[in-house]
Amino acid sequence: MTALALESVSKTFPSGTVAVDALDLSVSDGEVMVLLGPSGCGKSTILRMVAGLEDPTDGLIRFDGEIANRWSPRERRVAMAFQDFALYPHMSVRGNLGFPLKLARQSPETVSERVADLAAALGVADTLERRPGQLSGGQKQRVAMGRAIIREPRVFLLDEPLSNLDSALRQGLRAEISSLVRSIGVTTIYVTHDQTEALTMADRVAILRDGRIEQLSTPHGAYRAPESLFVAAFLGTPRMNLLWATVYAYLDDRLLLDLGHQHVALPWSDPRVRDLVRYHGEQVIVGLRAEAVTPVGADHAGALRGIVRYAEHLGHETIAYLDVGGMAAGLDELTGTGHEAVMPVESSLRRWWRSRRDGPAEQAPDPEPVAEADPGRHEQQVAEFALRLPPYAAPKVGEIVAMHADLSQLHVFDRNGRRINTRGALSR
Ligand SMILES: Nc1ncnc2c1ncn2[C@@H]1O[C@H](COP(=O)(O)OP(=O)(O)OP(=O)(O)O)[C@@H](O)[C@H]1O
Repeated sequence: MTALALESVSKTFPSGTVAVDALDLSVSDGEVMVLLGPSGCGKSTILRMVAGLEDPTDGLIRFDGEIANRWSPRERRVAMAFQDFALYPHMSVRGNLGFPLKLARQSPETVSERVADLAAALGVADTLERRPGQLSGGQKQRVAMGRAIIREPRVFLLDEPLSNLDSALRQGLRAEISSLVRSIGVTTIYVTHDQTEALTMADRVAILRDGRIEQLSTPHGAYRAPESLFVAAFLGTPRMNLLWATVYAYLDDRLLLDLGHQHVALPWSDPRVRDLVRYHGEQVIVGLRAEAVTPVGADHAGALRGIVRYAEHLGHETIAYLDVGGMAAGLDELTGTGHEAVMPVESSLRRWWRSRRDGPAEQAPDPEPVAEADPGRHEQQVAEFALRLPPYAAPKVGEIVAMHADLSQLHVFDRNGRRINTRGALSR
């Protein structure tokens, strides 16, 4: 059953900023919905409109099917918790937890019983007589969450609750919040710009950009089949390798995605080819996550090759960044409004790559100097292609590495950043 629905909800501030733009979102009873997106994409504004702290300029907000636009925050029965999780410093944990019930004029017996139950569920039963100043950061957070939910809200709203904590505490509390809201079955909207929180906590995640939903799906669905370049680039560490490619369809043979100096070939039997063939001769963007590529021997047929530029040792793995002679396709190059993305411009590094690969004798003449750049047109960068290696692998700078790409994990986007390969191995 739908607990909360936003129907074509917009919010334009008097300054003219469109914070939320015709948003449709419904959250099921007991569901944990995560709103994920970069700063300024409208996450907090959505939460504030649900809470009744901000009026939508347009659209409907429904609780359990009933239009709630005119309901006061109190009538909506939502609980909201923010980053700072402020507690009353002069009150004990018991006082803090019980305060909302006292305000609601519950009997002392009910207050005492509910506080004891909730404190046990939160693992703070032995701190009930302490003041907030005598609690650890994690305990404070749990008490503040408890205070927010003790009145059994219809919807629990959390706005970046972990952003002020160190990473160890964040990890622990992430799991705790997740299990707590599920064990009490409260419908939850959780706002974050942290993709790990979103991927680990959400039943469904709404990925937002400029007040609109780019993708609404399970975390797995968004990671595995991003519908846009924005989602592809936003989810995953290291960031998905995204490169410009030209499509060449050889009708009797196969489809090539030409990266500039090497290509990826899809057999004609691959169902994605049917979507890609109409882009023959055009530029698209291909995406391969680091985990879709594995190092292989130099003579491996069809291997991609890259020159090691640098490596990052992360303890549990090493990420090597390679120059594969392709041009990086990033979000900077996309306006998102239907304009064409800028075309690649040859860089000195790319020339260097070519000379490494072809040898000086075959080196092409330097390209014509690029005319003065158009406004808004930026020189494209040679792609840094991320490859996962075992811990403390020591690839040498300048070494050529051969890689096998698992093409079932290949993503293709058009110049406006929309996914092209909607069928085939990656469709859900
Ligand atoms: N009261 C306001 N008046 C004018 N503009 C506002 C107001 N509140 C928010 N905005 C603007 O609306 C847009 C969305 O803001 P919002 O706070 O919802 O984003 P957010 O995704 O929560 O960002 P963050 O992660 O940084 O908190 C931003 O451009 C912001 O500057």
